[in-house]
Amino acid sequence: MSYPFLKGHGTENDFVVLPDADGTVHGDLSAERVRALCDRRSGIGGDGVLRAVREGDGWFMDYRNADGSVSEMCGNGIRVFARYLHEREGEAFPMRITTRAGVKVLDRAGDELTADMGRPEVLGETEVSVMGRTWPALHVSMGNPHAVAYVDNLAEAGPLLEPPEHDDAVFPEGVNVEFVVRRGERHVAMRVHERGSGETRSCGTGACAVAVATALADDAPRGTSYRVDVPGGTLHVVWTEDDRVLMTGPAVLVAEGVTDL
Ligand SMILES: N[C@H](CCC[C@H](N)C(=O)O)C(=O)O
Repeated sequence: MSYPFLKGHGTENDFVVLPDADGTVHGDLSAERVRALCDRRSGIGGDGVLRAVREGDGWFMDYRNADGSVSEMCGNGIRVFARYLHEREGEAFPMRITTRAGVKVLDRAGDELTADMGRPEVLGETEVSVMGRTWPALHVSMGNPHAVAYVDNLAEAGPLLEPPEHDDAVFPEGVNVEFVVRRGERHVAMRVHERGSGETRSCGTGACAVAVATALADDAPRGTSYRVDVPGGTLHVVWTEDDRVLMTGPAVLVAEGVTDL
């Protein structure tokens, strides 16, 4: 059975968008179908799937990682999702989108979009290891789990072909791991190994976790804006005085078609 899809990305974190307003196209979207859609050789290719299901008078973003696993939230994905809703479903900005991590508000920011990512949870010190080397890390949740580790050089984290080792007691459902270097005043750069997708060109919730961790390390006043460079571009993140994280970045729809994957 053929069905429509779109392809989009935010700072080269790329996604397959599946319109499914009444939830009848895909039923219970299987992990196997998600893996087939995300396969970069035999499928459409993507770091994840964004399924669009109507919920009341709004929309639910059903996010899945490339391995078929479910995640609570996807920061780059929700911008792409909002771009789809605006351009194809006629939704106006600002818009509220329901996710497994609660309702998020998306609005225009010039040619980009700003997502109110809600409250961060800073959950303490932990550590991550890659190829026998260990770094201290800060556990930050943006609805999904992150471990933020500062390095002297992004290359020292190695090829990141495997998930960095972490404390399973702290992260029983796995973890997204960000490696961060300082680039200047309120300016950092990161690499990320994403839970369920591997190393990606960007991670929106990861950029938020990195900005929160860096603001704490800097003892920066709330409302300070951080520039977060990712391999796929740049995101801007503010941790507000009323304890919300606002992330601004691009969201581009690049293709649409039909598939029977
Ligand atoms: N892999 C993440 C979800 C996608 C996060 C990332 N693509 C983003 O933009 O936030 C997890 O399992 O929590």
